[in-house]
Order: sequence, then structure tokens, then C-alpha cells
Amino acid sequence: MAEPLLRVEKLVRRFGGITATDNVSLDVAAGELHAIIGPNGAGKTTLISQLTGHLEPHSGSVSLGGRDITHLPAYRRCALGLARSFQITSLLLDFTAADNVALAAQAHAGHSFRFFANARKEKGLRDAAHAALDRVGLAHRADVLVSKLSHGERRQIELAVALASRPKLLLLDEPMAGLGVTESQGMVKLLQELRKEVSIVLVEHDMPAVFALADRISVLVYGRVIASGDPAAIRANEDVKRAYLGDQHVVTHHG
Ligand SMILES: Nc1ncnc2c1ncn2[C@@H]1O[C@H](COP(=O)(O)OP(=O)(O)OP(=O)(O)O)[C@@H](O)[C@H]1O
Repeated sequence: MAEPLLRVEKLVRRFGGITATDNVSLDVAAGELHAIIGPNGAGKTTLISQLTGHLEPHSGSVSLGGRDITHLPAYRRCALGLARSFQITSLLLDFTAADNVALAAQAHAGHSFRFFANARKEKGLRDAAHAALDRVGLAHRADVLVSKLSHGERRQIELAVALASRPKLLLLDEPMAGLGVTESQGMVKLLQELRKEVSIVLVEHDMPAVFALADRISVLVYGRVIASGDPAAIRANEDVKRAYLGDQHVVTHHG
């Protein structure tokens, strides 16, 4: 079998008496959209933070493309092709959509934020920003201040910011959070397009979105993976129904 793009092996992370990541192992194949679901407090965000390098595991390992990245800092992982969508709160409201993405492209290129003036003017960065905005369907809003954009549009910019680093693997932590029905349908359509170009790990509570998008789903409960499989297998899994999906059978589909 081909080497997975991402391999997580026996990862453990504790907070005091709580084992937030309890011996988690999972693989993400190149080209796959792998969703991670589970109840509140299951350890999804803690897991993502260990993938990005913002949190150190107590034991276990993470490798990307066969390379052990367990102890690499976040910026080195980013350079190797791992990107996490930045939270909306990290966007600069008084700057345009294009400025925000150009800044991200500049950071990835290894320049200092002190030279922000360059990010505005430098053609390479402008072009990279416009290309990323185009990929998320926001090219027409490039010159609008982020403060004037809707919540859904800001979510799209987060994705453009992540894409500006040209990642191999995109880690998305609840991209549908706070979106209305129409906006979340738009986000599902957008992710359906992006997944053709980049492998994705998706943490999400919106089950119709997860079941519409995922190739494989891993279910976390109390820090442990209780099931991993394709959507049909997860939907039918008795342990998953008991622990998480309950009676909310997934019948609604996006797109
Ligand atoms: N910095 C921290 N300090 C102490 N405990 C923490 C910390 N971060 C997470 N935890 C605990 O670890 C467990 C897992 O939390 P985590 O936020 O990873 O879950 P989650 O699945 O992402 O939840 P949600 O769906 O609500 O976002 C919880 O019990 C949480 O209280």
C-alpha cells in the first residue's frame, strides 16, 4: 500500500487528569477528505493542534509524506505543506481581502511582517493572493475591507489564507460554524471543488456536510478513535450511533 500522506500513531496528550488524546492512530491518504467527528470535548481540536505543531503530544508520532514531524515547530510543518485554516479572529478587519491573503503568502515565502508594504505592492504576492481568492470564489471581493464582508465571506478568506501557502494537506476546524443554511451549502460546494486539488482533514459538527464530503470518517469519543471508515460504514456502526449520531440519522444531503 502507498505511504499515507499523514500518519498519526498512538498519539497521547493529557491535560492534568484528562486524557484528551488517548492513543489515537489514523492515516490520511493523498487525495482523501478525512473527517473527524465526535461530541463536544472529544478531543478534536486537541488532535488538530498536535498535527499543526501548536501542541506537543506526550507520546506517539505524526508523520507527513513519510517524514517524522512530531517535534517540528508549526512554521516548519507549514513549509512542508501542512496548513490550518486560520480563525476569523486572526483576519485584519481594516485591510482588504487581498491584503490579508497577500500577508499570508508573504509569511509563507519567509518574509517578515515588518515589510508589509511589500505585500501590498509586490506583484508576485498580489498574484498569489488573487489566485487564492479566485479559488474560493471571492476574486470579485478582493479590494473590499474584511470589516465589510459577511461572516460566510470571511470564512472563505480563511480558506484562501490557508491555500496561499500551497499546502498538500489542509486542516479545517469547523469551517461551517456560525454559517446559515445557504452559506453552509456554499461552503460545501467550495470544499467539493477544493478537495480535487488538496487533501483535507475536516473537523465538523454539521453532519450533512460531513457525510456529503468525506471519503472516510474517524469518530472520536473521550479522546479515542471508536470507529474509522467510509460514510456508509460509520452511519451503520452501532457504537457510533450510541455514542454520537444517536437517532439523528443522516438523511439530508447538500449539493
Ligand atoms: N488547554 C487545555 N487545558 C485543559 N484542558 C483542556 C485544554 N484543551 C482542551 N482541554 C480538555 O481536553 C478535552 C478535549 O477538548 P477539545 O477542545 O480538544 O475537544 P473538541 O472535540 O474539540 O470539542 P468541541 O467539539 O467542543 O470543540 C476536553 O475535556 C477539554 O476540556
